[in-house]
Amino acid sequence: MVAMHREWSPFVVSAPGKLILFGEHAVVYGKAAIAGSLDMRAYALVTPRADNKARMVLPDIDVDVLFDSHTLPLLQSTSLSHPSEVEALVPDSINIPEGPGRTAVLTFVYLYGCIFAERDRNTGFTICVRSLLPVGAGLGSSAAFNVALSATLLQLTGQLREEGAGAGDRKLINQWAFHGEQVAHGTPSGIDNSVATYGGFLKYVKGEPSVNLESSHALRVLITNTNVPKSTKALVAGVRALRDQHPSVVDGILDSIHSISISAAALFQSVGEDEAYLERRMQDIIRINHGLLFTLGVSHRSLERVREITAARDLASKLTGAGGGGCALTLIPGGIAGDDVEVVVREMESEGFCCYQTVVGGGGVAIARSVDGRATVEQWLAEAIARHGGSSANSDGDAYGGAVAGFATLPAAAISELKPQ
Ligand SMILES: Nc1ncnc2c1ncn2[C@@H]1O[C@H](COP(=O)(O)OP(=O)(O)O)[C@@H](O)[C@H]1O
Ligand SMILES: C[C@@](O)(CCOP(=O)(O)O)CC(=O)O
Ligand SMILES: [Mg+2]
Repeated sequence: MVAMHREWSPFVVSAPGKLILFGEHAVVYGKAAIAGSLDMRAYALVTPRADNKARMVLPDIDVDVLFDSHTLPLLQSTSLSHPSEVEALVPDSINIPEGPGRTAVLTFVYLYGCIFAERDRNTGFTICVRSLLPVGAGLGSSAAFNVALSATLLQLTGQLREEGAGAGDRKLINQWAFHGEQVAHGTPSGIDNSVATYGGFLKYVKGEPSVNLESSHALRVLITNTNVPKSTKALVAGVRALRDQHPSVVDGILDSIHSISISAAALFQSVGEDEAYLERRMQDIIRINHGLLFTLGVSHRSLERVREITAARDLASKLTGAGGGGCALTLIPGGIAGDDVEVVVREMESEGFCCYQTVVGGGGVAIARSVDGRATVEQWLAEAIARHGGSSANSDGDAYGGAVAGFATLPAAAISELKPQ
């Protein structure tokens, strides 16, 4: 049987995770924060289907759902009072999974319903997302997922004007990804989806459009995940309670954090300065920012351990995100030997932490029909499967089912070869 496909070829959408460099918590009170994109990304392989259905495969979180497009609700701005209420609209035929898959399925239903809306629902497709970002560690895995999903749906409905999701399309992608974040978190600040869309370094103030710092400096950092679970909501509430008790004291700290973000923005934008000088100034403000967050009560003994281990080698660290566990960042100066970084990594691992060496400030969302210099996505995939292994067992019956199975089972090392496409 020859499968009939609509006239489009498979493509890959990718979007980065985020790292808050300065300004967490203060950003909740209208102060500036600085965040940058990570070189760890989420990648969506999107392939046509002949049966006009919509399939979402999320191997990292064990989700594989097949939607009959016509049973998905068609959403308008008035359908719900808030995106987080989407659950009631999920078709009865769909089993909503527990855990992280739950949010992903609800987000899909919401974004599909809004973005396809009255458009041609006969565009059958499979989206398979693989991510190099740890889930729920404060590195913006949800935003990378939401940006990749929004860009995919906008591309499929012909709403993107430029090939590859160019500058003119990013505002729209970002807006839908923000709604996706609302499904999961209710009231996100918007910083994560902005970084995942635009990439680079952003200065972010709540309620204002983010400012791309157009920096030519890429920062090398070591991210240490303490693996201590944290609740952003509880930590934000803790700072609020402290501020209620000591308004002028806490406002003074928040103002200092704001000044740090402004200084950081100036450092990122500086031209002609010696890199070593910039790194030293950056290390100063990293240390000060961490100290201020500590005084707000959002550090944790695991995060203090990261700070001690790195301080013993003259490296500066701070918690990133909400704190109370989660991740810390350490600036890796240009002059440091790789072996010295390895020693630090081993020490962190002996504490039960895990580390990611990464570069901050790379590209935002991208859509590619050819990857890694190959003529087509399928060609890259076939070679990657041959090199790294992976299953092409087609349990779907769709012409691209084997390709999807291959992408779903590739080892992370093969996915990381994709880099920002
Ligand atoms: N690899 C992935 N595949 C599919 N969905 C993902 C993936 N990573 C994250 N998500 C989505 O993001 C949610 C986690 O987001 P969140 O709790 O905000 O953590 P984070 O701090 O990593 O953004 C998951 O429940 C899921 O909906
Ligand atoms: C504490 C805060 O500033 C950042 C929280 O970051 P995360 O949830 O750890 O990624 C809260 C916010 O900006 O909404
Ligand atoms: Mg998130």
